[in-house]
Amino acid sequence: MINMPGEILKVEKLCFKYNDADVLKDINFTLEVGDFVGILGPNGCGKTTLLKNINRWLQPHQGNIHIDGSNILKISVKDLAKQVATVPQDTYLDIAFTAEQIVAMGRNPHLKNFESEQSKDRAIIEDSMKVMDILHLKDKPAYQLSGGERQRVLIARALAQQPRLLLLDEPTSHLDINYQWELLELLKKLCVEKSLTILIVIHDINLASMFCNKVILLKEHRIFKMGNLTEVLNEQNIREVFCMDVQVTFPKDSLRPVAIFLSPTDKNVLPKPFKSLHVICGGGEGEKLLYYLSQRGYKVSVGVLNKGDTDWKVAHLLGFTVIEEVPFSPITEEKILENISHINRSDAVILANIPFGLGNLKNLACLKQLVARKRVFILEEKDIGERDYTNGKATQMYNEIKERATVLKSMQELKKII
Ligand SMILES: Nc1ncnc2c1ncn2[C@@H]1O[C@H](COP(=O)(O)OP(=O)(O)OP(=O)(O)O)[C@@H](O)[C@H]1O
Repeated sequence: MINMPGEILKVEKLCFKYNDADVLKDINFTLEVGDFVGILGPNGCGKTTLLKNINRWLQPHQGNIHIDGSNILKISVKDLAKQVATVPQDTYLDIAFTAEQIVAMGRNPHLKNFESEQSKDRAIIEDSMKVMDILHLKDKPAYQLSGGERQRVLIARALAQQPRLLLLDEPTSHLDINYQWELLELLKKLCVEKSLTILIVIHDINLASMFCNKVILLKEHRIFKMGNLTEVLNEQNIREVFCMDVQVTFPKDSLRPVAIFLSPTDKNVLPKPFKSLHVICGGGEGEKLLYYLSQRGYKVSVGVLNKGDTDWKVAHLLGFTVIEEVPFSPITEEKILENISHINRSDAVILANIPFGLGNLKNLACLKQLVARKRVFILEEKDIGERDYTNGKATQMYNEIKERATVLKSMQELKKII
């Protein structure tokens, strides 16, 4: 078998059955070094089974799988484990071990029989734990870890294995949006900087679009489409595979499709009173609101947000326009002017139920300037007094804005209008 330069994985005519049921039919694809490829498809279409064939937990009924030119059935399990690591869907961990001991197991393929870890191995284990932000959990027994913590331990174990190909089966399922983003960003970095190749089962189309360079769309146990994002993630393919109506848009200057799922209610019944909205949010308080506006198909701008903020991540994920400031910095005049220009262009503004500190007070000042000539909605789930960390400056401005705005006390109330 001659492998092409840069090719790390070749799957040829792969077929797999459980008993007599076909689960994978005629699967053919290749991965290049540094690829970050998402596998998407409905439940039960064979995504996990495909990964289990590649890491040899299962054996194909027909076809071949080559890693770096070698047939995986012809190399030892240990040698395969030096090349391929897996983060399984199931986060079960042996309760007898601590988090650190589990991560250390990632070094086993690199050790001789009965050899103990050397200082180089210890450094790799520590580094993997640091990267996954679990150093503080190192002495915790597995049974005391939360679902998300267990998932991060398993990823750290796979990183400690230092594989060339990393298989991940829904690794973000237990993680909150921040950890999801950080994990995928880290994996992307490893692809670019360390030539790691990643094959990841992922259900969130927009997360896949944000981080993968290619996707494989499975339907009824076959590859329905494989290719770059724009080739695969279009409205027709998503409709055919998931039986869901979506609207696919492209955020400004981006070739990454963003899918907005349209429920029958969103499509027909509730008319949208506005076309475009500007949202002032931050710190994760805008997350539910942003997802809702996306589902309803609004054109949304958001700002000013510091890069890395939870709402910044969600807004990017949803393909919204974001007016952004460097992390942990006060908002500059330049960004305020940009924000004002977006507010002026939008049909209405929504002020989310956010806390105010000196860092984001300028967002409020900017809204105060515009409230006389703009339709403003305030989502007020908590009294301003409870979220004012500015010695009353925010409360004063907020109350002035409130006099001219429509106040909505909950998301339910907001949904009746917007
Ligand atoms: N051990 C098994 N024995 C028999 N059938 C199995 C076994 N494991 C999985 N299957 C079946 O094989 C099919 C594919 O399962 P697989 O787990 O690969 O799907 P998937 O696409 O990863 O699904 P999901 O999105 O729900 O995780 C399903 O119909 C499943 O019921």
